[in-house]
Amino acid sequence: MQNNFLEQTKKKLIISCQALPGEPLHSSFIMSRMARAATMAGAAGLRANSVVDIQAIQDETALPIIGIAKVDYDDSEVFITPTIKEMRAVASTGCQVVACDVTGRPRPHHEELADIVEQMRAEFPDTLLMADTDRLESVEIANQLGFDMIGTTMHGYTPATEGLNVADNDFEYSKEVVDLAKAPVIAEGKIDSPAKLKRCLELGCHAVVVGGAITRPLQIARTFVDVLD
Ligand SMILES: CC(=O)N[C@H](C=O)[C@@H](O)[C@H](O)[C@H](O)COP(=O)(O)O
Repeated sequence: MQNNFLEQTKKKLIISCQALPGEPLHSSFIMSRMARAATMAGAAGLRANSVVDIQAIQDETALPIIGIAKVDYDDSEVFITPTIKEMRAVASTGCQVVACDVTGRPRPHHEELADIVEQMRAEFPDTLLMADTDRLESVEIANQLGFDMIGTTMHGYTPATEGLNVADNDFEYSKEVVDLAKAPVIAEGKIDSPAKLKRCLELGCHAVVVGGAITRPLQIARTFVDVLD
């Protein structure tokens, strides 16, 4: 398999189609229709959570996919594709990219990220690996382990980055990531306007993932309700 994900998504929009259990749109069928809308709108790629959602989306569209599996374990705070088991399952769908948490936090069952990367390279040599990082120290880890893409996904979502937003100070953090990263940077996390998407690309990001601002109607509706008295 030739993996052209980076060529296909260069300076483009990737739309994340995710709804967890408990969210109003939690359904692989609905995520496949979100993917249809994303495709019709001109997105260059998709991001999706869980093997069943990825498969439903693959039946709907040929767009390349960043696949993840969000799973909660009792012994770790890491929840984005945390162990080799989820990494293998997601890669087995044939999606072009598997993304996982790279925040330096301990993984479930004491699994080591370096071992997971080594194993994935051996078993899935054509699958690209994306690091979902939260801060510059995590970007260094992603550099050392040779990740193919580095995302800002977890910035603001870990204890070390609580309260931060990638858009703070005109995307100052994203600029630092672009300077430090040895792989293409994917801007991701709370990018909620076309202007922010454009700014991330101007600053040197390879592509931008937008999720909730497009595919989470509960989140979108709240922004309207919240301005009411
Ligand atoms: C922190 C975390 O769990 N992020 C998840 C990662 O896959 C998703 O819930 C986000 O929707 C995705 O990163 C896109 O971001 P936004 O929806 O803000 O555009």
